[in-house]
Amino acid sequence: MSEKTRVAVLGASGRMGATTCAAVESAEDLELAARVGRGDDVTTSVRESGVQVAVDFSVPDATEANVHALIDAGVHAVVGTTGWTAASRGRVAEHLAEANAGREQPLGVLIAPNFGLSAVLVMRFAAQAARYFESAEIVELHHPDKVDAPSGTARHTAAAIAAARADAGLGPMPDATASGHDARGADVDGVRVHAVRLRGLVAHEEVLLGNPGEQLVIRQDSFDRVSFMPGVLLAVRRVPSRPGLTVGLEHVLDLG
Ligand SMILES: NC(=O)C1=CN([C@@H]2O[C@H](COP(=O)(O)OP(=O)(O)OC[C@H]3O[C@@H](n4cnc5c(N)ncnc54)[C@H](OP(=O)(O)O)[C@@H]3O)[C@@H](O)[C@H]2O)C=CC1
Ligand SMILES: O=C(O)C1=N[C@H](C(=O)O)C[C@H](O)C1
Repeated sequence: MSEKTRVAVLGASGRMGATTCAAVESAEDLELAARVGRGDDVTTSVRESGVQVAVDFSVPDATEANVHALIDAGVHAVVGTTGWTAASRGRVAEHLAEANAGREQPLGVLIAPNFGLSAVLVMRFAAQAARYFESAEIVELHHPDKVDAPSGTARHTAAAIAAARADAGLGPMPDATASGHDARGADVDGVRVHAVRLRGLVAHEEVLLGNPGEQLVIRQDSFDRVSFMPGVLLAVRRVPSRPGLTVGLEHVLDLG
């Protein structure tokens, strides 16, 4: 039997971290080697436990520093935490390029705004549909303990819709709003995003696309955090053979 991959979970006592620890523990080919939380030294934790792949479900303020520490420690990273920007992703790509120069087994970092298959497919379908509709808006709905808004998934969806519209030569969406702009949601790359926070919800997204006389609604619901686990485990297994930075689970699912 081949050796198990040794995995660390950062943010291990959080909602996603705890679910990920349980998923890793039940996977026959993986071993949970370290649980890392706020205040723990990432480098020491992963080095002392011989970790090969780390999963980060911490907080937006900490995730970039965690990833740089993992690269310095020679550990592959799978990142689900939100808060990433083009600039922070660029710094990670640069750090990886430097670290991988001369490494026999180059390191990989995979950042995914959403590991749920239904969410990955919503993003893909929305990007496909966007070129055919005058209007597109996003409603993301989450549990009220979420610290960031709009969600990372909604930001990624908006960026994909905006890119598809630009490719198709579509201009700004029709909107005659002259007052009460706050009620129109956030403007993410020219796409309006509305964030609902409601007790009882987990993670949900709806993309509304409109044309004269018709509407397309694309919706996904994560009712339970276990919905993210097949995607997380797939990323853990694949990241060692994806050197450099990968953004989005779609690339691992061959949808990229
Ligand atoms: N990509 C995806 O599919 C998904 C992504 N997410 C994202 O994952 C992130 C975590 O979500 P969730 O689990 O709900 O949040 P939680 O608040 O439940 O968990 C975050 C955990 O991170 C810990 N933490 C804080 N600082 C650090 C640090 N420097 N290093 C390591 N751990 C730290 C916190 O500890 P303490 O409590 O002591 O502060 C807490 O235990 C969010 O950004 C969320 O949007 C969520 C679901 C799916
Ligand atoms: O905080 C959450 O819960 C989630 N965060 C991610 C996001 O912001 O997109 C993924 C999913 O929506 C759940």
